[in-house]
Amino acid sequence: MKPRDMSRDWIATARTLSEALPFLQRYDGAIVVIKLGGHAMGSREALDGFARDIVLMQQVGVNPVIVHGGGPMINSMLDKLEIPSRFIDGKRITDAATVEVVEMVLSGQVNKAITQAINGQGGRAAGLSGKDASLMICEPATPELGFVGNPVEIDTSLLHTLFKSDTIPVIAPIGAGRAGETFNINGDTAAGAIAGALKADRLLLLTDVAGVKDASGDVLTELSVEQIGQLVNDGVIAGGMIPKTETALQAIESGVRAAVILDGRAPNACLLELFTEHGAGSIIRSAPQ
Ligand SMILES: Nc1ncnc2c1ncn2[C@@H]1O[C@H](COP(=O)(O)OP(=O)(O)O)[C@@H](O)[C@H]1O
Ligand SMILES: CC(=O)N[C@@H](CCC(=O)OP(=O)(O)O)C(=O)O
Repeated sequence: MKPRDMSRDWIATARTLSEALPFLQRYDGAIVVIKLGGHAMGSREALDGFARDIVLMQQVGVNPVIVHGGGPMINSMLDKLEIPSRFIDGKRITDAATVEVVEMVLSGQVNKAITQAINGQGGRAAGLSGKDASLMICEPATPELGFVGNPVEIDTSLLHTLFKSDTIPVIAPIGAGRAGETFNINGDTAAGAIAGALKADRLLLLTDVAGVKDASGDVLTELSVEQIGQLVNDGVIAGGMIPKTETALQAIESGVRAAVILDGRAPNACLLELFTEHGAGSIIRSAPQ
């Protein structure tokens, strides 16, 4: 029997659920690609909270796809191995020794931690990388970045099979080259490419800031393509935010309806964005909806 605890406002809880109905209907059957950045993963508690939201999302009919990063975890392993690392515009210069470490950390450590956290909340997650079922075939991004790849062929057939069996794909941003190479893909780039190939309804880029900020540090809740170009030119969008905004634009060009950059450390960030009137972070839309 349920305890009749009157110390909480249960009526408000019931109202919140009721108010979510139009959003639940809107996203029934939708594909939502969620990029979980290394900085957004934070604590064990934060990861479990994220996993719970993903399981809830799937329970109400959404097909979530997780693409993760793990930059801080790669940095820490490279430090231990005394391998120095540098970035150009938010992308890691990746030589042969570095790409081995990147694959080990992303596919071995980070991917399995997220998969386990989702399964621990009663979901059914399967960990993959771009190498599985030729999910992401890459070509080198630019020569100065070494083994950094851009996905040029995406095979989403395995993802559709997983959706049919209510399994949540958790994807590490590692790609295969046509000559048998391993490529390090920026997590945002990988998420955008997968969202584009799936023509996802939403791409959520979870990071460690409330959204894209203007020169005075205020979060821009709605961003146009032109505004992004201007902010990058002015140096207001810098570092790791460059691949994120680039990704949002490319995803929209490929047919994703909207991309949102939001704070993954905030409690229930994904639910707030999808299932409430409030929304969260900075949204970049394809066209007025
Ligand atoms: N205009 C901007 N608005 C918000 N964050 C920005 C901006 N320009 C640069 N950044 C930086 O981008 C970071 C997010 O990118 P990154 O560290 O790569 O995140 P993640 O690990 O989540 O992918 C923020 O923590 C912030 O320091
Ligand atoms: C090419 C490139 O930069 N790859 C990234 C892959 C991980 C990543 O994207 O992690 P975050 O999302 O946590 O930043 C890297 O080596 O750090």
